[in-house]
Amino acid sequence: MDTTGRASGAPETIDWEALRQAAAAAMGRSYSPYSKYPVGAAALLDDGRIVSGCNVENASYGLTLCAECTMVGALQMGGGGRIRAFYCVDAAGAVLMPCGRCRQLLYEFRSPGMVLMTGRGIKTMDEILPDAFGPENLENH
Ligand SMILES: O=c1ccn([C@H]2C[C@H](O)[C@@H](CO)O2)c(=O)[nH]1
Ligand SMILES: [Zn+2]
Repeated sequence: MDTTGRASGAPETIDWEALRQAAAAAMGRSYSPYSKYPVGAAALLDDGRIVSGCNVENASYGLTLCAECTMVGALQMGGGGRIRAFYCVDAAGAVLMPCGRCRQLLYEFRSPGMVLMTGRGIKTMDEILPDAFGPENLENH
C-alpha cells in the first residue's frame, strides 16, 4: 500500500474524499436515539459504484445494526459487488474502525487488496482481520 491509497492490483487511485462524503451523507439517515451516536459507512465497489449505510438502533439495544450492516445490505440489494475501499465516520468527523462483527461482514465482500481508511492511515483487510474465517473455509466441508 502506498500513501496515495493505491490498492495492490488497482490501477486508479481511490477518491477518499468522495467516500468520506458518502459516509457523512449516510450518517444523516442514522436512527440512533439510544446511543445518540450517528454513524455512516461507505464502500467503493470494484465497478466504481459507492454504497453506503447508517446505524439503525433498537429498543432492545443488542439488536442494533451497525452502519456497516446496513451498508452490506445495500450492497447486496444493489446487485452485489466487491469492496475496494471503505470509510466510516461519526458526527465529529472521526474515522471509525469497524467492530469485530463488521470486520467479518466486510471480509465476505472484500476484493483482493481491499483497503480501509483508519485514524492511523490506510490499512488492508488482512491487517485488521488477520487469519479470517471466510467462504473458502466452507469449500471442503
Ligand atoms: O463502526 C461502528 C461503530 C459503532 N457503530 C454504531 C453502533 C451503535 O448504534 C453506535 C454506538 O456503538 O455506533 C457503527 O454503526 N459502526
Ligand atoms: Zn459493527
